[in-house]
Amino acid sequence: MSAPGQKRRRYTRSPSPTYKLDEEDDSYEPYIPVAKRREAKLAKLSSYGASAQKDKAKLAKEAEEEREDEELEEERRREKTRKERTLLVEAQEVHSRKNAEDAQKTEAEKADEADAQILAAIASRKKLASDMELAKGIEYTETLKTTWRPPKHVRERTDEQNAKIREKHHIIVDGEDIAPPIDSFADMKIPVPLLKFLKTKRITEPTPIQLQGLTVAFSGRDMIGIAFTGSGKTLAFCLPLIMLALEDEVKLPFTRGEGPVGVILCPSRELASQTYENILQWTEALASSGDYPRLNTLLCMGGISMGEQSHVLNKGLHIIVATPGRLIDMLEKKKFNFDSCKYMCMDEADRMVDLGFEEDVRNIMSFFKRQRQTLLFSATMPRKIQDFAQQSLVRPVLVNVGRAGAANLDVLQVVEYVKQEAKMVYLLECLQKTAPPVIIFSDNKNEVDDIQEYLLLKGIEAVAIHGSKSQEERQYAIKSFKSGAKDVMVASGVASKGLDFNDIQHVIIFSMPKEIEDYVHQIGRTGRSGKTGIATTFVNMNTPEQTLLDLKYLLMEAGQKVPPFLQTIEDPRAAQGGSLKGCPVCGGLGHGISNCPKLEDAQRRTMASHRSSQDVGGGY
Ligand SMILES: Nc1ncnc2c1ncn2[C@@H]1O[C@H](COP(=O)(O)OP(=O)(O)OP(=O)(O)O)[C@@H](O)[C@H]1O
Repeated sequence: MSAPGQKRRRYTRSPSPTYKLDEEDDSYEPYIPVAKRREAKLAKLSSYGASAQKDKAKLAKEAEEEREDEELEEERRREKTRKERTLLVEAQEVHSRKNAEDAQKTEAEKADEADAQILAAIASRKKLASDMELAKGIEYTETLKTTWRPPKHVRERTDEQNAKIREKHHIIVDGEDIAPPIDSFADMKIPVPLLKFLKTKRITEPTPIQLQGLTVAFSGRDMIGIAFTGSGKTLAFCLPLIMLALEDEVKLPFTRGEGPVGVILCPSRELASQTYENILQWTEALASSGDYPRLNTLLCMGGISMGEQSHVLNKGLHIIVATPGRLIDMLEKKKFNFDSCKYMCMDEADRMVDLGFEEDVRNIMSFFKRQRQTLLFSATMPRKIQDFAQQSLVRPVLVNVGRAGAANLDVLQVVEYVKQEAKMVYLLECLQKTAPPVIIFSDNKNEVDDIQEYLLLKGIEAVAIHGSKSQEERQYAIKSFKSGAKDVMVASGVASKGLDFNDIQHVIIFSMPKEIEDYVHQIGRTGRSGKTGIATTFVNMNTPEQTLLDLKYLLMEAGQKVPPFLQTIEDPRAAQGGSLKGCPVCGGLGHGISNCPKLEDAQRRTMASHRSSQDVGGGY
């Protein structure tokens, strides 16, 4: 700010970078550079003569210092510029290096990066631990203590010897401090009456998932068990619970209101019934020997009256086999509690976590009061679920027989192109391929009914099962088909997953499911426990190309014949130089995560549930 009366110097910007002085400004002093001013000063001083010599020396010294300061300042400026330039150059270099790297990166690597990002987003979902555990910040860190020990000769085996046994049976394990594989039921210390019973069912030697899965489970470890359809997973997760319950009951018999020791969760009523029946047989074999106590098992699922099972609830309870919804209902009604429950297994675990049961599973977990052993089993277990589960289990052991999601090699897979309108007629022809029993799959409930009606009209003894049938109808269908009274069962995929029917000769897939995992489960109803079977699948122009591609790769992997119309289907990823790895979400080999039909379905479901919760006023 200028003082009053003082003429202000006003600068106006000229087009040139120099400043032009206003005409009226007469106090202007032209600018004289420092060096010039110094020279002038020196000249003036020197004119004062020798008397001024001292001052002159002083001024010269000051001038020298000023010059040094200026040099220093100049050096600083140069250094700053150099640094700025270096950073700029470095940034440019990094940028151009990255561009060059990106250019060098194959489409496959870029696709892998994109997949990893999507996977990371999915993995950031809540842990599988219960809401209550999460809320309380409880984390189980200890493995369940059990008294089971391998026999001495097994304990003395070296790691190399154990690795050899695993290799022989195509078992891949992951985890620390893993129990040794044991290839004899007797060496696993399974009670003799049970061994005798299993022998009557032609179960004499453990299958690969059993010889490693059982020892891991007996030693109390959390585990993820993956093995192909029909490979005996049910025994692998039921036997450890039976052994735990036996031990507890022998120590101190359970009385009314006590128990259960463990729970087995199944995604469908049919699967729950089947597992329950198995456990009943095995525990009955133990009790009827007179050497072991009787264990009580409760089947807890929708569609059956709990009154029928009140006799079980009136005694101590050892094992519960359940579907999630009814189990939660019973727990909430305090029909029993999980205060002493220490074992939880999820059969078809990927489905349980995937198909909207995730919240139910969390809810069930919130009823546990103590350390538990958690096991997940399935024939298909995409990496997404494995990663998700790994975070929720304690020091889990992964036991994997073959690629997760691979087809059972004991199934001969035939894929045929059949026009939509020709399917029914061709079905009759197809039924001639083998003797009964035969299962026909369609994912459409109306189609299931239509097929059954058509077959009945043609004089074929057929039953049907799907989600809209009553419990009685479903039970009747399964019972009459299992007993051999009916030759053909027409089923929707969901209703029959994991079901173990005797010696199915032929599986006909009338409409190819969109998700290849469903296909793997469906063809897996035949070729069980070491026997061979045939699966015939109808495809046509209604089948999405991506599904056909998944199918093509699956056939190739299993060494099956790939029909010409499938051979001609090109993988678009190959043309783009993209990654040909399987999808980590659904395990399909013909697409990446970004095209996963399962992910799309999951998103659709989430959006639908969002919409419906908004429709009803946004919940509480
Ligand atoms: N060690 C064994 N030796 C011979 N047969 C066995 C053995 N273990 C189980 N089985 C029989 O194999 C059949 C299939 O077993 P299970 O139902 O447990 O298969 P799974 O692996 O659960 O199949 P899915 O994935 O389709 O549910 C059953 O009938 C069972 O009795």
